[in-house]
Amino acid sequence: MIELQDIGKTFSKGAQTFRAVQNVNVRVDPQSVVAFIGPSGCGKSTLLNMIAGLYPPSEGRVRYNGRTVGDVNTDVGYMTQKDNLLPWRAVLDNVALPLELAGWPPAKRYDAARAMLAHVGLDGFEQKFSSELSGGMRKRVCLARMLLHGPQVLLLDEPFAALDPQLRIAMHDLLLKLWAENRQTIILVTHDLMEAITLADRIVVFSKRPARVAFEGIVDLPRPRDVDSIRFTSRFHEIYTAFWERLRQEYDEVTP
Ligand SMILES: Nc1ncnc2c1ncn2[C@@H]1O[C@H](COP(=O)(O)OP(=O)(O)OP(=O)(O)O)[C@@H](O)[C@H]1O
Repeated sequence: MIELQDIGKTFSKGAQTFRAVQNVNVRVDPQSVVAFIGPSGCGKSTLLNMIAGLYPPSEGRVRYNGRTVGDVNTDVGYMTQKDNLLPWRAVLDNVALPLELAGWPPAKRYDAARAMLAHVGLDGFEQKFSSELSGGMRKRVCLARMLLHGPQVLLLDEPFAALDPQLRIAMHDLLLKLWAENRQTIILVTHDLMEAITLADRIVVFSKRPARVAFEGIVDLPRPRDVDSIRFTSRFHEIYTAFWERLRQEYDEVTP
């Protein structure tokens, strides 16, 4: 269970300070998928960074399984907006990096990395470099690298934003399958309402900066979900329309 309790975050630059996040309270149940949606720059990545324990909140606290997060949370796998693949390393060495840093011997870490690459559909790409891969393949490499140490929580910061719609749907399919196998707790930051409804159990919408929870709602679509058909169901359409109405009001306030 992840709990954001009265979270505030203020950044300072020189003599100036500004508030990125204010009074955020969110609960994420174990094994659930929660999407964060909000205007650009409102503070969503800042929230993920605090959940990962990369820096502390200025106010309030992040609780993980009943403990206050005070340091980097090693149960968390974090896929940042940029893929951060090392261009001078082949795919296999990129994926195996976390295990290398953890001191695993080469044979063991390469076996694990190969198996994970096959799992995300990249069998045969082990010796390629990131410059030789498509955007979707790079995202798969990042997923494989993140999943390799078996994190119980996945923080995904706009993971598929740069992909074309077909690739994005293929990645949704992969993520749904991976979740069905492992049931991690997932927090997904996205600007794409269709993506949020396809993947999430609950959607939390944030206000413009400083990020506050504007509203939240349940996505009561049954699982397992089939990406090819789910978007065309009447329930999907109803959920989309309900969220879109509220989102439009929220975004209207943002747009001058
Ligand atoms: N470490 C930092 N130091 C100073 N300011 C920061 C830092 N991290 C984020 N900010 C600022 O906090 C605000 C919120 O940034 P954040 O990246 O969390 O927004 P976001 O909602 O994820 O945006 P987007 O949807 O565009 O990715 C921005 O104005 C950003 O410049």
